Amino acid sequence: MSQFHLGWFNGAGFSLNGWGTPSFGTGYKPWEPDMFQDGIRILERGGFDFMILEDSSMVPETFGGSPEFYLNHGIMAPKLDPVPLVPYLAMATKHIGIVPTLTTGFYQPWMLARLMTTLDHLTKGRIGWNIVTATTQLAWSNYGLTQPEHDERYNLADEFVEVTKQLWNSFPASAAVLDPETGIAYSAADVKPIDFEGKYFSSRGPLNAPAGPQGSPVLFQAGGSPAGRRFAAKNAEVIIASCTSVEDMKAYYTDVKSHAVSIGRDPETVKVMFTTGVIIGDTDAEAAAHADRRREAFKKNYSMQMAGISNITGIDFSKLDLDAPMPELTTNGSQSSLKEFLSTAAPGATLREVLESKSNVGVMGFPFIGTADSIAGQMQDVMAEVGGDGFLFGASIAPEYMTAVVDRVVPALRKRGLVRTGYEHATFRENVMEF
Ligand SMILES: Cc1cc2nc3c(=O)[nH]c(=O)nc-3n(C[C@H](O)[C@H](O)[C@H](O)COP(=O)(O)O)c2cc1C
Repeated sequence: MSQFHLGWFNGAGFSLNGWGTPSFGTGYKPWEPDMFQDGIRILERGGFDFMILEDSSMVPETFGGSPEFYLNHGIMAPKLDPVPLVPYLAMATKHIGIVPTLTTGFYQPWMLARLMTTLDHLTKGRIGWNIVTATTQLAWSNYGLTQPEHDERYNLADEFVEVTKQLWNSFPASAAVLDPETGIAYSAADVKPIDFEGKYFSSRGPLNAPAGPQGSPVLFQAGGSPAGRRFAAKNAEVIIASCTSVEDMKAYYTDVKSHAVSIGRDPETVKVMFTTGVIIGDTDAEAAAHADRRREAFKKNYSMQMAGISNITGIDFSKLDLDAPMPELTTNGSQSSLKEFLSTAAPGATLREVLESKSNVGVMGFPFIGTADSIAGQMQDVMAEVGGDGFLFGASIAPEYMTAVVDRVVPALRKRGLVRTGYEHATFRENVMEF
């Protein structure tokens, strides 16, 4: 089989990232860039294609109607803006792609287009954009706005992306003359207004920033619902998904790829990557025993589970009776997350039964458990079954875990010829589209 890609989803964003736990490396201080710089260097050694920096714009308070749980545990808040971290990560590395998360809910297209072009220059062509639509009213309230309905947010995002693409084309790199003989810097004839008038946005253009090495950032998106998948299939170059079974991965892959083809896209230019995490042991039995301990701990931590699902659905799960059958629930937040949360128990189950039904071993998406070599073999089998295009490790910047992945699992994958051993190209897009 051909090679597949590896990415890292820093799911905690620019936050405490495991502070107070053993995974927070010795000598690091919260809010300083050092741990992030060391983390991304480790990934680059391992030939990872990119690191995504998660983000959101609020202090959560859905669970229990208060920010107490979230702030006391330092989860999902506090959080700094990930965008200014990008140049620090770029200066620590040479090849790996850097993908901050920015929402179509609160930026203006012109502002975002210019910011991304600036970062494409500063990273020398290694920038990506994780497109999100802002799933909670709490975030919208911070901008004095009412959250649009779920599918409407994707329509808005669709138009947003259209405007930014036009803006990126409005000042092409070819406009550069930079001729010391004539003294001409840029050719005005090549820089054109876009005069975009849409339902949600209008922009005159042109951008005042000349295109960077990639022309535009590599576009990422994680649509889960039907509207989200359509958006991803239309706009994303790398689609990221969290699936907990091989069947779900296969169905997701087939669905978004066939939708992309049906609207005229070349499927080779749409990469689909699945969240994962590994539990590595010196023997398979040791790894399995470790996974069992983590599964039990995850199941019993009701508050952590409920705080997480409350945050992304906007439903306060602390208000539900643990021992009564679950009521019918709907959300204007992440629909696919709610569906997935409920799917592990039978219809009519109580909340306690739903929480106890989780077989999650504390990793995001699909787990691999065993020795490094057995994990490499399992990954190979899953990719062969699903069709592609790679795995996205979903975890904090945890230096100890990152080192284990890069120094144990990656060599086993390389031995099988499954992942890259170096970077062939100058830009992130060229590398991620190489296979
Ligand atoms: C791997 C992955 C990364 C994501 N990163 C973010 C993020 O940084 N910020 C955010 O607000 N949402 C993030 N999301 C949520 C998605 O943008 C989207 O809202 C979610 O997948 C639900 O989509 P749906 O409403 O179409 O089901 C992420 C989802 C996944 C699977």
